[in-house]
Amino acid sequence: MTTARRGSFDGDDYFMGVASLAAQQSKDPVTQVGACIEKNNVILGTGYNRMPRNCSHFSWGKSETDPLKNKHSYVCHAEMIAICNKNSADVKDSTMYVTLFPCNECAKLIVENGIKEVVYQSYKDKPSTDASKLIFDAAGVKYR
Ligand SMILES: O=c1ccn([C@H]2C[C@H](O)[C@@H](COP(=O)(O)O)O2)c(=O)[nH]1
Ligand SMILES: [Zn+2]
Repeated sequence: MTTARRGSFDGDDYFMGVASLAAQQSKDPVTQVGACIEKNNVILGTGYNRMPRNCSHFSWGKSETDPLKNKHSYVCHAEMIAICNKNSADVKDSTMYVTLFPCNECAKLIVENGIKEVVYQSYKDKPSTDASKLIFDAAGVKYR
């Protein structure tokens, strides 16, 4: 016999939980980021920061002098993967849950894809995140 479980569905907890679970798949030894795109309580796509397809053997090193030996030249951000992985549904007017506040490059992708809200778990203060805020503010994307 099953027992009915009470309690209202907390979408924020659930979708951020999915984003956190996605982050756990990242092979980046320093920073693991997960993202989950949701619309009308349906998950449209998830992603985590990873190397591009067929490049999984690339190094996670961060050379200060050689950009070709720096992961930042290659890694796909979690937000980008979530957008690329989305199912056939339109992400316009959706919400993205992400474990780390998006960088300016991801902010551009979010705006260009019509995502209307970003819910984030943690924040690293950088010039790129200042730029993200300017982009979101100008484009009317809410973040919390
Ligand atoms: O919006 C973002 C910003 C960063 N990431 C990923 C990309 C990298 O794998 C790490 C950042 O590495 P650090 O060593 O902390 O500089 O985070 C992302 O997925 N989305
Ligand atoms: Zn990014």
